[in-house]
This record gives sequence, structure tokens and C-alpha cells, in this order.
Amino acid sequence: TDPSGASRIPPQFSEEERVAVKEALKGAIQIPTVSFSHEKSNTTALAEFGEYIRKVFPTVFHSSLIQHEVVANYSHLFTVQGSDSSLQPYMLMAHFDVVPASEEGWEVPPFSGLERDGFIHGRGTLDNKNSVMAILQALELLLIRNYRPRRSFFIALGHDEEVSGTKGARTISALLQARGVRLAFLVDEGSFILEDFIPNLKKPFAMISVSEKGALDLMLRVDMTPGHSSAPPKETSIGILSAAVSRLEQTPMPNMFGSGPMKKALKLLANEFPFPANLVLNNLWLFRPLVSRLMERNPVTNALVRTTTAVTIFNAGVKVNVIPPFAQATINFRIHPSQTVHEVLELVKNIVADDRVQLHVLRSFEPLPISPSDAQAMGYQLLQQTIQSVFPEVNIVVPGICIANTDSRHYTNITNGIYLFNPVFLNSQGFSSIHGINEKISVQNYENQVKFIFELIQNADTYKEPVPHLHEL
Ligand SMILES: CCCCCCCC/C=C\CCCCCCCC(=O)N[C@@H](CCCCN)C(=O)O
Ligand SMILES: [Zn+2]
Ligand SMILES: [Zn+2]
Repeated sequence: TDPSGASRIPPQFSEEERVAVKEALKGAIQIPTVSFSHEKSNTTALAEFGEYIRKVFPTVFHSSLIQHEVVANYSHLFTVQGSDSSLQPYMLMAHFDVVPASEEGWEVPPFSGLERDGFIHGRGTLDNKNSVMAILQALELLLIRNYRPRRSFFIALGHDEEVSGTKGARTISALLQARGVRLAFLVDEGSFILEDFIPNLKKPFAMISVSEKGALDLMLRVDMTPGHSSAPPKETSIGILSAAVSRLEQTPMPNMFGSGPMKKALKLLANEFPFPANLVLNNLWLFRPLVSRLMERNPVTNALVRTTTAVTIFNAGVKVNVIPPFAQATINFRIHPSQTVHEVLELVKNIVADDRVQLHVLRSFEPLPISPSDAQAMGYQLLQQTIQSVFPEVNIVVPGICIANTDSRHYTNITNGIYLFNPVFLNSQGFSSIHGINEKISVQNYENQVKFIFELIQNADTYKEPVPHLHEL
């Protein structure tokens, strides 16, 4: 029994349960819930996934405490009724659609869910069926043990995150808003317990992302009168556009190192480094230019310090002897939380500096606001506390930013506490497997993820507001 009087259930699972836990994940991986594009997804698999979770989590689906709704045809919303309605609810999120995977380059077929050398292999084992299954699994195990939550919570499982979540997450968010729901916080994918990302930093550390980058998809286009290639103009639309694109690649957006949540992260990490890196990081007033340049060296740390520029589509030309009538390129900018869409557009105009190049905004959205990570921030504190109890070997927890986008961005209307964190150890090889080849999760890691959520739900029920220090009164 804990100090609040609620009985605490230890995170211990029988041999039989442990087998069922991993088998349930394998079965989920075998359903090819692929989002190909906004228009095309494997809807048969999405529907089959709904049947599958009903089958493997019967207690969740039959509990009188839980209301289950299918939203936008395939997404799932669970409302878990807590016993104390004075406590503000929270939400756990994940998505079960995946990006496509051809068999090429994979050690085992991507939709096999095979277990080999202690790992479960397949598309979605890290992004993000592991979370979908772990959330439902932890709840199933708690309910089997007759656990009755005190604090109400929601579980939102999206079916179209990989193509923006405009059907699933956006509809669920509108539904909750219409019901007058205000969340204390939510937890979604987007960050991990990181290992071997930073040279010299041997110990793993947990990064809870408290903001997420914005995005700008910009189309650059040059139009020109077509004609015979035997008498070409000095520059073609292709030449003009290529030069503009090249200027953008050669002129990275400003380095924002030292601003935003990463400032606090570096402070917390500084003493984990051996000499002389610890000295350098503890004296950023002197070494800021050096460290900010070091961050630029690697694509992942570079993405943490600036708005990134990725030229992803280039189309031009019709025939070898025709002056091309137009050339167009699409650039995907990921906007640092210390910048805005407008600022990035102004910078782009100045770098392109050529009136013949038209700029068309295809899609844009601002970075997410920064969620609190101070001592009063319940979501952050609960995650930190649960990390420390489930992973005693992780002694540093830092706030960070998510360099990609998640479904959580659709929920800024109902909460100020958006935390992106999956309790899974990830090294740079694991990072490359997300949307890449040989995505896999160790059985141990997956079991710990279930354990983590099992503990998080109980911790949310017993959370005590910290007593403010005298000087804050
Ligand atoms: C201090 C140094 C160490 C930093 C290491 C950072 C490592 C970053 C770790 C994890 C990032 C993984 C993010 C996983 C979520 C991926 C979500 C995703 O792919 N979203 C898509 C959404 C597409 C929507 C359609 N446009 C995306 O962002 O493209
Ligand atoms: Zn994902
Ligand atoms: Zn993804």
C-alpha cells in the first residue's frame, strides 16, 4: 500500500504472461497496416488490426470501466473511468499504421514478426506498434489483477500518423474537445532512451521531448518559353532552379544552439562527460561557438540545432531537344522551435534572391509550444519518476525536441503538456532502422516498455503535487 492508501501492484509477470506478451506483439507486426499516401492505405489490414486487439486484450474490451470507440473508421479511442473524478485526466497515445517496407535488405521479412537472437523483427517494432501493444497490454495486465484506476485516462491509437493523422488524431482531438475534455498531459512517441549517440558519452540517458519541430513544404518553380534546343537561352529553367536549390543547400538556416529546451539538456548532461568535454560543456559562455559547430557535424545533432533543409523532389525536362517549359523542386524544411514559418520563408526569399523563381507554400505548420519540464510539471515529473524506477541504470533524464512530427501536434487544443517519449533503448543503428531496414526490438526492451506503462498508470494515480518552496510562495 502506498502513502495515498491505494494498493500498489508489483510489475511482476508470470512465465506464461511473458510469453503471451511477446506473442501478442509478433501477431501485431504480421498485420501489414501500411499507409502508402494520403489516399492509399491498406484498409483491410487496418480493420483486421481492430479485430486483433479485441481478440488479444479481452479484459480491456469487456471492462465496465472502459468505453471503446472506433473513430474515423479505423482509429481507436478508449476512455478509462477513474474512481476519483476530481483528478484531471491524461492520455496515452500511439499509432499502428506503418511506412511501407519491401523485403530487400531485411534479415527477415518485414511483416514476419519473427523472433531471432532475442529480438522481435519487423516494420512497426519501434514505430510504433510496440507502443500500441504495450499500452493495451499493460492495461490488460492491470485489469486482470483487479486494478481500479483512480485518475481517468484516455488511450488514442491512430491509424494514419504516417500520413499526417488528419483523419484519426485530428478527429479524436475534436471529439474530446467537443466533450469538454482538458488533459493534464499526454504521452506520445518521438523520443527514447538514447545510447551511443554522442561520442564519449557512455551511459544511456532518457530524452523526453517537450516540443516538436514545425514543417514547411515549399515548391520552387521556374517557368520559361519552350523552344528548340539548338539555339538555347543563356540559362534554362533547369539551370536557374538548380542554382537556387544549390544556394539553399549551401546556406543552412541559422544555428539556434543554446536556445530552447536543449539548453537545459546540455546543462544536465555536462557532468556525464569525461574531461575535457565536461569542462567545455560547463563553460558554454566561452565554448559556445565550438560546441555549436560540433553539433553540426552529425545529421541528427545538426537537426537538433537548426531548421533543416531537405530537397526531396525535383522535376523538369520533356525531351532532349526541347528547352524545358518549367522546372520545379520541392523542399521539406523542419522548423526549429525557436523559429517560425514566416521567419523561414523570409530567409528562403533572401537566399534564393531571384525573381524568376516562384515560391509556393504547399503545407506549413508552426513548431509545437514548449511543454513545461519544471518541478510542477506533472507529466514530465511522472515520466521521470517512472524512468528512474523501471530503469535504475538511467540516471539522467533531459528535456529535448523531436526532430520529426507525431500525432500529438493535433492535441494542442486540449493540453499544454505534450511529452514525447517511448521507454525503449535506442542507438544510432536503431534510429536508422526507423522507416529503414531491419527495424527490431529486443524482447527485454519490449517487456520493459509494458512494465513502464504498468507503473506509469499506477504512478499517475498516486501523484502528489510538489509542495512549493517557501521562496516561490
Ligand atoms: C543530444 C543528442 C542526441 C539526440 C538524438 C536524437 C535522436 C532522435 C530520436 C528519435 C527520433 C525519432 C522520431 C520518431 C518519430 C517519427 C515520426 C515520423 O516519422 N513522423 C513523420 C510524420 C509524417 C507525416 C506526414 N507528413 C514525419 O515527421 O515525417
Ligand atoms: Zn511513428
Ligand atoms: Zn514513422
